Amino acid sequence: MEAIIEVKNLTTKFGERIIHDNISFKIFKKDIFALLGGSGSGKSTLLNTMIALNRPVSGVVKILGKNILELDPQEMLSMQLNFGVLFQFGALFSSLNILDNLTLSLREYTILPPKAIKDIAMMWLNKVGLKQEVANLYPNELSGGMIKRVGLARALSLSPKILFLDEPTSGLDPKGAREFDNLIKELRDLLELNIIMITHDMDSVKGIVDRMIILKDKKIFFEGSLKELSQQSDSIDLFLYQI
Ligand SMILES: Nc1ncnc2c1ncn2[C@@H]1O[C@H](COP(=O)(O)OP(=O)(O)OP(=O)(O)O)[C@@H](O)[C@H]1O
Repeated sequence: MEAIIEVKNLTTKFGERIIHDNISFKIFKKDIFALLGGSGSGKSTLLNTMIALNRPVSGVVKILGKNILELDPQEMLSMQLNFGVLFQFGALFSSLNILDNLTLSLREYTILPPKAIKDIAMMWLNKVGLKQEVANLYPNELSGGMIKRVGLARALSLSPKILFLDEPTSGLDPKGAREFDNLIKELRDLLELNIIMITHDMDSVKGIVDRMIILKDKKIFFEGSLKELSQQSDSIDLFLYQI
């Protein structure tokens, strides 16, 4: 199996405080991969390290065959264009309507004419299951589930190869959460995306996650599939809800 991301001997620190102590793991092509662990176990720090927003003390973070810690600024920019990120609260600009939120990156990073940019934004709106009328609304006129979908459309706007999702189902009711899970899976299948997500939602883990790591005490406590985890733990539910 081909690894799309390979983290080797990674150590991260804030000041003198070690967050990850020499951890290694692999994310394989097209897997929906979850970063799990209790509060403060270092999930966000790890995600930020993978998207180069946090610099580790040592180690290798190989993404699409390149160690991102060795890239010059221009190479890093090209690498980051392969990433789409959905932040936990959608991170939309409240003063811009949905269309302008969706076209922001396209206007900044492409030289496409305005009509093509609008068409691409509308295509993504459609792909995440929202009606075209939503384009003219402002973020405060949308439900939590709609904001997540717009955030997802924005993360996809530059056609990334790798999608990072921070707590994609948090704040959604159970029905909305399962609908969002289904959307993530559909998009993975349709677009052959690689998806890495932080989650506390065990129904998502059971429903759509292929492989995962569980962070604990600065180390990787478990790496593998849910099936492999269940072979190690008798009461998997109890175990997962305790992390
Ligand atoms: N910028 C920072 N400066 C100093 N310490 C930080 C910084 N960011 C995170 N930390 C600390 O690093 C540790 C790991 O934080 P992180 O946010 O990565 O954990 P997490 O697993 O994502 O937690 P949660 O599930 O609560 O969001 C925490 O103890 C946190 O206080």
